[in-house]
Amino acid sequence: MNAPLVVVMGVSGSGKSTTGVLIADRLGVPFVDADALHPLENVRKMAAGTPLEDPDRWPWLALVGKALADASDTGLVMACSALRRAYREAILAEAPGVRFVLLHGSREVLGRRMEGRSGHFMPPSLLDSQFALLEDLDADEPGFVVDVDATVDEIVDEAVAGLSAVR
Ligand SMILES: Nc1ncnc2c1ncn2[C@@H]1O[C@H](COP(=O)(O)OP(=O)(O)O)[C@@H](O)[C@H]1O
Ligand SMILES: O=C(O)[C@H](O)[C@@H](O)[C@H](O)[C@H](O)COP(=O)(O)O
Repeated sequence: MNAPLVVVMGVSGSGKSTTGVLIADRLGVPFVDADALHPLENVRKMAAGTPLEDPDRWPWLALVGKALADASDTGLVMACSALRRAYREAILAEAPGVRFVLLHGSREVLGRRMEGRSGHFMPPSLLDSQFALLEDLDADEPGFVVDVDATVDEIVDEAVAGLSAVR
């Protein structure tokens, strides 16, 4: 069996970091948060309330894809927004075995969760731009959706079960 390469994706506040590290633990593989791979200018831009543009994203997505490709022997779970299909394709171009777990939640639920989160560079005011950019997984993309209006344990269970089914 190939080592699992997983991108836990979705808009800001959807729970990628919270669930991603637990999914990695259950799969017995390392976890990386793509937030840590952003160049400082990207973090500064978002922290100032300005959404990224695609030229800001491509070099970052290349780093995300490379980290996954470098982990093809050991496996890896990466938390990464991967909002548009083109971004997911950029990741897959580097690491073809990746499976995507799209964390889906309503604007209301995620807005509340972001308001309750502290110590993060991403302001809740950017949530609308994240939803505007999000393209749902198409049927021919490798992955599946998990609803996040649930407990963290339920979300992790569903993600791990889905990943065992597609592997
Ligand atoms: N299933 C959940 N139920 C309640 N709160 C959650 C859940 N998942 C995440 N949170 C909280 O929502 C906030 C956003 O989660 P986080 O993992 O930081 O999202 P992301 O990494 O996608 O931006 C955090 O404060 C986190 O503790
Ligand atoms: O493509 C983007 O617009 C950015 O990557 C953006 O999505 C950001 O990286 C995170 O989503 C913010 O961090 P959290 O998702 O952890 O809030």
